[in-house]
This record gives sequence, C-alpha cells and structure tokens, in this order.
Amino acid sequence: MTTATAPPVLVEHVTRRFGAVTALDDVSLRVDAGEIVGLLGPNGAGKTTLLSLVTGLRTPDAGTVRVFGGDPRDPASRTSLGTTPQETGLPDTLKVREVVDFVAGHYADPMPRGEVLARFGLTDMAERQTGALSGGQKRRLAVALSLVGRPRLVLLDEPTTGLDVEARHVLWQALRDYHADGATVIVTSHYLEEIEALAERVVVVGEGRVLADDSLARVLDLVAVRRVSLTLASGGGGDLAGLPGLQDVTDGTAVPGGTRVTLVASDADVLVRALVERSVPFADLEVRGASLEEAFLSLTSHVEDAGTEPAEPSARTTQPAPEVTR
Ligand SMILES: Nc1ncnc2c1ncn2[C@@H]1O[C@H](COP(=O)(O)OP(=O)(O)OP(=O)(O)O)[C@@H](O)[C@H]1O
Repeated sequence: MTTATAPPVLVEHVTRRFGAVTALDDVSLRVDAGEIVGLLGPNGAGKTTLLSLVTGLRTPDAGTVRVFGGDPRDPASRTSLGTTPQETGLPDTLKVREVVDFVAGHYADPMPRGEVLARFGLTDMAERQTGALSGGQKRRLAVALSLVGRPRLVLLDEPTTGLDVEARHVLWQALRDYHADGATVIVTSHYLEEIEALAERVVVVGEGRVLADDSLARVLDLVAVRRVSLTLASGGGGDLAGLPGLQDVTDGTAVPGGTRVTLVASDADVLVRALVERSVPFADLEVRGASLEEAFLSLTSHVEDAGTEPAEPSARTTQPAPEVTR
C-alpha cells in the first residue's frame, strides 16, 4: 500500500548481485518529495541497477525498496512513477501524436498532448512518424512520454546521452519545469554538466556503494581542490616543497620569462600567502576551482587509497561524508 506521507523513494540496506558481480553493496537512499537528485558515477557503478530496483524491474537480494511506501513490484505503487530507461524503442510508423495518445490512454488523467509536446519542443513534430525523427527528437519524445501520466516521481537514466547541446538544453529545461511543478526527480548521468544543471542533491555511486550524498555545492566543497597556475621566474629559485596544503605540482612548461607550473592545493589563499611570505618570484597567477569530475575522482580514489568506509546512507544528515585527503 502506498501512503500519502511515505517518501517517494526509500532504499534500505540493499544488496544486488549478478553472479560474481556485486552491483549494489548495502546501499541505502531516501529521496523526499520535491527533491531533484543526481546519481553520479562511472560505468558499472550501479546506477542503473539502483533505478531498476526502484522501478520494480528487479528485486534486491537483500534489503528493501519502497516507492511511496509501497512495493515497487506492485503495479499500484508504480502509478505515480514515470521513467525513461537508457535505451528506448519507438514504433517507427506511428506518428508522434499517436504515440503520445497511446501512452495517455493508460492513465485516468493524462497531461494533454499539446502540453506534453510543447514542454519538450516537439509541437511541430506531432504529425511526423517517429521513424523520421532525429536521434535528439526521439530522445526528447522518450523522456516526454515518461511525464504523460503526470507522475509524482520521475526516474531518468542518462536522459541526454548522445544529444547535441541544444537538444540537451531543451530537455533540461523541461525537466526543471516539471520539477518546479512539484515532482520528485532522480537523474543518472555521466555528464557532469548535466548533474550540475539539474541536481540540487548529488549521490555519488562507485563500485556499488554510496561514496557521497550531499548538496551539489557540498560535494564540490568536499574536495575543495584548487588549481593554482603561475609562472616561476627563470633562475629565481623558489622552493615549493612543504607549501601548506600542497598536494601536487605539475611538470613545468617553459614559457617566456620562466616556467609555468600548476600547484594543486586544498586552500588557494593559504598557498598564495605562503608563496609571498617565502618570496617565491612568480607571475601570471591563475586560480581555478575543481569540477564535479575532479571531485568525484578524488572521492573514489580516497576511498580506494585509504580503504575508507563509504559514507553511511544518511550521511548528509547524520554523519559527514568521507573526509578527503588534502
Ligand atoms: N543483467 C546483468 N547481468 C550481469 N551483470 C550485470 C547486469 N546488470 C548489471 N550488471 C553489472 O553490475 C554492475 C553495475 O551495473 P550498472 O548497469 O548498474 O552500472 P551503471 O552505474 O548504471 O553503469 P553505466 O553508467 O555504464 O550504465 C556492473 O558491473 C555490470 O556489469
């Protein structure tokens, strides 16, 4: 039975194996109503498996999965769920409007066809056979179909893989608008840009475990790595060893006036102050922050290198995510 107050998604201590492969290893995740969550992780991390448990396509070997408090295998639990898997097929000879109408026929109160098409920039395609759509238009239609039943929970597995920039932006805007209407959305992606564009909360998955679960900003903060590039004056000395928070120094490149190096450090301000105090002769200082990809790689390698236990499922509220080597 689903309940009005139950969270859209509640995954508790779930393990799922495929033969010798443990795709998910004691994973827990709670997603509350109205959240928009990005599942980020490399190939084989377990993202698709996690979604397949939430959609009821698969069952866990251990642990429980609940959708709005109900068993996702129960069709009643899935009436409020819309999903687009990584790969979808559309009937080539049906027109776009016919496909939308076909899906709408399964719901008591579907979104009007005109609204579905408008949200995804497909209004002009209504009379076209789906076989004649471009790859980007097909993908937009596939995602649009997941919203026809006005689901309260939307699960999308790599929604914009293979799309060009424009198609990606149309799709992101449609998802942001639908989320703004009150829906709960979970998106998996390899595209860091996609997670940054869509997610307010990021769950980093690696090797079947939750490595971090926090706000987008906090995941970036977790590995507040800064890259400080500067040109060291030729023959000017400048001892870089032992600078505070220094993690790495790239090989120098000869440039006019000296050698260009990039210092990787946890705190750029402290590092630059130390450079000045040591009278290191530098020029053309440039500081930049870490990308989500860098944050993710750092999290993964930290867990691997240090043998650190992954974050507890409720890390974002009860326990700090794994500390990162700085
Ligand atoms: N049906 C299956 N049979 C055997 N192994 C599987 C099956 N499905 C998934 N796996 C394995 O489980 C692990 C997790 O796969 P999963 O597809 O969930 O990862 P993912 O994070 O979604 O990866 P991707 O980003 O490439 O889609 C992988 O090692 C994968 O090979």
